[in-house]
Amino acid sequence: MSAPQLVVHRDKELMAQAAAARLITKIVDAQATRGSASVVLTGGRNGNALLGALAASAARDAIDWSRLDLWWGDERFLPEGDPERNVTQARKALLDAVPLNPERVHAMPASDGPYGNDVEAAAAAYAEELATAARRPEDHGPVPTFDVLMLGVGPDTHVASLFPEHPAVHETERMVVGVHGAPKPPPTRISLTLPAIRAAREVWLLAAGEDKAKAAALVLSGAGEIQAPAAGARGHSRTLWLLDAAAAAQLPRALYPPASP
Ligand SMILES: O=C1O[C@H](COP(=O)(O)O)[C@@H](O)[C@H](O)[C@H]1O
Repeated sequence: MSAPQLVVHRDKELMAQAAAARLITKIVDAQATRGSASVVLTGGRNGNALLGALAASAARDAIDWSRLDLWWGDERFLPEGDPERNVTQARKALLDAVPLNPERVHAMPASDGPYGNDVEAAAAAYAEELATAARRPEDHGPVPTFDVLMLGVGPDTHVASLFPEHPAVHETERMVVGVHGAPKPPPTRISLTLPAIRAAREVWLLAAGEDKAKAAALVLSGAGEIQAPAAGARGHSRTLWLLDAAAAAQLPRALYPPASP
């Protein structure tokens, strides 16, 4: 697993634009090298800001949107189209504006979908969908080797729907779990687990805003993954923290990288 690297931007708007530019390049490179790209999206303010910046970028046309698989790190288990669902927000920010292949947009099930209100069945079905996709030469386990997996870091250090000390953060076998009683609404969610997250080539953790400063400092100072789930989110080639100055404000000086634009 790779050690975290940090890039600190001046403010959250610039961070979103720079991260969007970085993502465009990654996708174009993966498509040139392997024919297609796979990206795991995150919900939350920073993830949606990145998608909005990507939508506004002229360089988005460099991506072959028909050769891109999109997955989600977590989902709020609500009815289809609910404005709080991560996929609904992603569609509004970007996905409705680009020519994706709908068969390659792997949204997590909704609470009024084929599995009804059974979040465990919905999680198992998503695990099955991942396993079916993980049959390319570059895949080595029950989930695809994602090119980039993005995670918003919550003020409590949660990533995806893995909350501190919750049962889901202890999971070592299953790739996708149903989450009950999440401290952040809604209480019922679906989440990739840490082993699934660690299958990614690159994991990007997004933290912008002063409410993320304590979380970033705690995780990057060596907290354990049970108390601080973001600490367990590592990519096997790269683990990249993308921060703004406000989120980086409480980092120990030894960790603070040379000034970034
Ligand atoms: O509920 C969620 O929150 C986190 C972080 O959101 P933020 O608004 O504090 O940036 C997000 O990563 C996760 O996908 C989402 O379901």
